[in-house]
Amino acid sequence: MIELEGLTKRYGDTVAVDRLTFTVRPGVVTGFLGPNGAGKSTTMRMILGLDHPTAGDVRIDGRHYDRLKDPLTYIGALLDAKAVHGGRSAYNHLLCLAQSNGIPERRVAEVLDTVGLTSVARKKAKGFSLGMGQRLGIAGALLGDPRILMFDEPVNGLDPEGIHWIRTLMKSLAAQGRTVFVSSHLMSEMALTAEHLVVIGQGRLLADTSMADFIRQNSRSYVRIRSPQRERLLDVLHEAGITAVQAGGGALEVEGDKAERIGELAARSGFVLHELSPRQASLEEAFMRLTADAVEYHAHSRPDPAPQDWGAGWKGA
Ligand SMILES: Nc1ncnc2c1ncn2[C@@H]1O[C@H](COP(=O)(O)OP(=O)(O)OP(=O)(O)O)[C@@H](O)[C@H]1O
Repeated sequence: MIELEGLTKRYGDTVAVDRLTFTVRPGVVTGFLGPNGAGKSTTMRMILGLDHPTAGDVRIDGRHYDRLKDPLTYIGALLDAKAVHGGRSAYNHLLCLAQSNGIPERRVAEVLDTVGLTSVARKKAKGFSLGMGQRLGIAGALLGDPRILMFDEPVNGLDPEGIHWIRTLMKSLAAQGRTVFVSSHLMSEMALTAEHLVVIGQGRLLADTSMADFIRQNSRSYVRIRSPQRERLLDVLHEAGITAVQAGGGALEVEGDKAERIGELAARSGFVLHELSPRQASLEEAFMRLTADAVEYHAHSRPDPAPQDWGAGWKGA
């Protein structure tokens, strides 16, 4: 478990992390999201004792990082895959880490095998591709068989097979009851990997919730309908107090989670439906809506209006 309480970091006038309070729990993958400059890396560095908080506190299973004996056996982290002595082989890099943390040498071969680097174990890390470097960093995190794992952008530079591998690895680590805390800018990947989300913007906590609730609360859900008896269906929906609007391709759209009700009304009236599909916006859309005001550098076009403004502005495609 990782517990943050009022965690704050200032660099001069910049408040990088602003009174963050949340707990990362074991047994699920927790995604850590925020726009560029939101304070994710600074938060992770403070968790690992690499940066000192200006105020507040962070504990690893109840203790400060610098009070942990052989810290790699409590928490393993990948922060910067390039932070490897390039002149050392993958094997020797991991061996040094193992020896300085009271970890038996046999773990080196085990984790190299887990991350798929056994065949290049004796090669110097400076010749590694970005993806191989990420795998080596992950091997380092796993070395002490820790109960807590933290990864900053772990899929950076990985090909689709590597991304799939990381997803499976993280889920299996969480399924073993470990605490897994991971940041990523790849929303589609995060949506598949994380069950819980912590979202920050400008250093502040914006959300600490399950993935499902996050998407539900920060995006619109609607039902798309197509019927050859569209006009008559519109009348029946109207009589039932359901507002439908015209969408592209001759379809209708109804705001909210009303697919079952619409299906029942259509059946009762004997209407043929060619489509009745509940739709939910993606994690990416939900994230953009929530963090629209917390983005440090905006391009010219802004994301869609916030969910509460959506009804008024929405007239259908
Ligand atoms: N050593 C430092 N000195 C001064 N300012 C810093 C330092 N480290 C981070 N910052 C500032 O703190 C804020 C948070 O940065 P941080 O790197 O933690 O964000 P992030 O969420 O990890 O961003 P990204 O997604 O771009 O990696 C930014 O405004 C950044 O410029």
